[in-house]
Amino acid sequence: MTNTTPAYKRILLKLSGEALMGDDSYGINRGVIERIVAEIGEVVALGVQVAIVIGGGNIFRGVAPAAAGMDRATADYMGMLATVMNAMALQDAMKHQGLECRVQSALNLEQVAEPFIRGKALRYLEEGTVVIFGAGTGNPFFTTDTAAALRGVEMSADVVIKATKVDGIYTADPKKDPSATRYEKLSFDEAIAKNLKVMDATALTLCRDQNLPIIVFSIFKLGALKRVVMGEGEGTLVHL
Ligand SMILES: Nc1ncnc2c1ncn2[C@@H]1O[C@H](COP(=O)(O)OP(=O)(O)OP(=O)(O)O)[C@@H](O)[C@H]1O
Ligand SMILES: O=c1ccn([C@@H]2O[C@H](COP(=O)(O)O)[C@@H](O)[C@H]2O)c(=O)[nH]1
Repeated sequence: MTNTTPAYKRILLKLSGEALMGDDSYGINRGVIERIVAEIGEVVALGVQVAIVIGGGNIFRGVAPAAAGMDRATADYMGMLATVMNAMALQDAMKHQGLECRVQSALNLEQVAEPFIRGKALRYLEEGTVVIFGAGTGNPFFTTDTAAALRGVEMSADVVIKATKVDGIYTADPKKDPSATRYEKLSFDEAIAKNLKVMDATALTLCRDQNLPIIVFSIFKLGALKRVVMGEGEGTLVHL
């Protein structure tokens, strides 16, 4: 018998910036973002509360040559600003599909987004509004994976769901090693010790210490987000 009740009440979805490019070489592909938003809408319609942390690789990697040789913190602030652009594009696409949505930024950009205020974000989630967190943690030397872990803990999410370009965690990078095999589940300690790269160690450690499970899945697989939320064994589960 198939489940009709979602496995999670509140999720923190980490959306890869690069996933928004589709087959383009950088930027945001309109068709792709609309499809992703439709899939998020299906999950919201199930009554699941959705918080999102968005990456910036689709924009930031396009300017990476200019960032080469730059002061690291300056380049990181540029990367965080790229995530805010993605957050705004995502919010716009959500509005077009009738989804209630707010953007909160970890950097002060008051003309374009509200600041990150934990209590307000929690209230939006309780009301069924999707909250998109832009600008990562607001600090250089971090990543949006770590921001996802941090916001996931702060929002008391039941799970961090990393939507990326591969359908789970493999024994090695599947894009480089075709013989790599996929884990159905593995422990935080194993993922950290094996340095499996798909998620950075800071994010894994924070989730481990707070007992917040992570699921890694492919955002390119149609319907996969809903299957993850329904607990149908999609992707790879990282647990204590
Ligand atoms: N052991 C592994 N298992 C699965 N993927 C891996 C592994 N090692 C490296 N990777 C690579 O990690 C990538 C996903 O992580 P990455 O940090 O590049 O993307 P992201 O965080 O989803 O994107 P963005 O930085 O654009 O937000 C995959 O595309 C895959 O090629
Ligand atoms: O907390 C953070 C989050 C991100 N950055 C910078 O932004 C880019 C883009 O983020 P991705 O996680 O790679 O999508 C990242 O490379 C960092 O340069 C940051 O400094 N702090």
